[in-house]
Amino acid sequence: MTVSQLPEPVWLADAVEQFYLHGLVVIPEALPASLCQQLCDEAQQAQLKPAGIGRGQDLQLDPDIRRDQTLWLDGSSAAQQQYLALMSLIQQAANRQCFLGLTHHEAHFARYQRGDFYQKHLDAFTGRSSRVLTTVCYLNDVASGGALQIYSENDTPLLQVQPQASTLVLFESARFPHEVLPADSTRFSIAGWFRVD
Ligand SMILES: O=C(O)CCC(=O)C(=O)O
Ligand SMILES: [Fe+2]
Repeated sequence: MTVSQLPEPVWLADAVEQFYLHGLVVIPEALPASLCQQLCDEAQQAQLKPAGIGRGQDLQLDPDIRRDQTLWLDGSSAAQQQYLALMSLIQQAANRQCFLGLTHHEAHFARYQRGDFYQKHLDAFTGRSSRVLTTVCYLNDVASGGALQIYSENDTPLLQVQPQASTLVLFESARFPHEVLPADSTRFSIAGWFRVD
């Protein structure tokens, strides 16, 4: 299957409608199993590096805040191209149905090993960041530990997502504080952000 032939997923319009209504949606089995497996194999073989806080010149390592290891997707494999093509379909649908004016998407592989976590944070601050919509896609099943805990705008626990291969979570980057609880076993994902710059 070439990238241009990627069919529009059956769940797309409904998921984007849920996102429009709630600012948050969890989509099980969003990826074909074979694509998820290829992405997981790539993540396992990739040279991941300790993730920082901030970007560019301001990038700082802070293992008290986050301990995941990451690598930015660059579209260098067919699997990455298919994943990014799916993100592009989501971008078009979100712009059509939610009038978000999203301009592009950036994403990285992430690995959390046993004991790794990411403390409660927001992915964007209203008016100060161009990250608008967060995407997290899990690449393997995680039986215990490593859940994504999402909080409401007034900081009460809202939803816990236990990673399952091919589950995709979309949420408003500046609206929902969230954290990754300490992993019991290795957890692979792709975290990404749609931006408006
Ligand atoms: O992997 C997850 O469940 C969330 C990761 C996250 O919050 C982030 O990378 O900003
Ligand atoms: Fe985050």
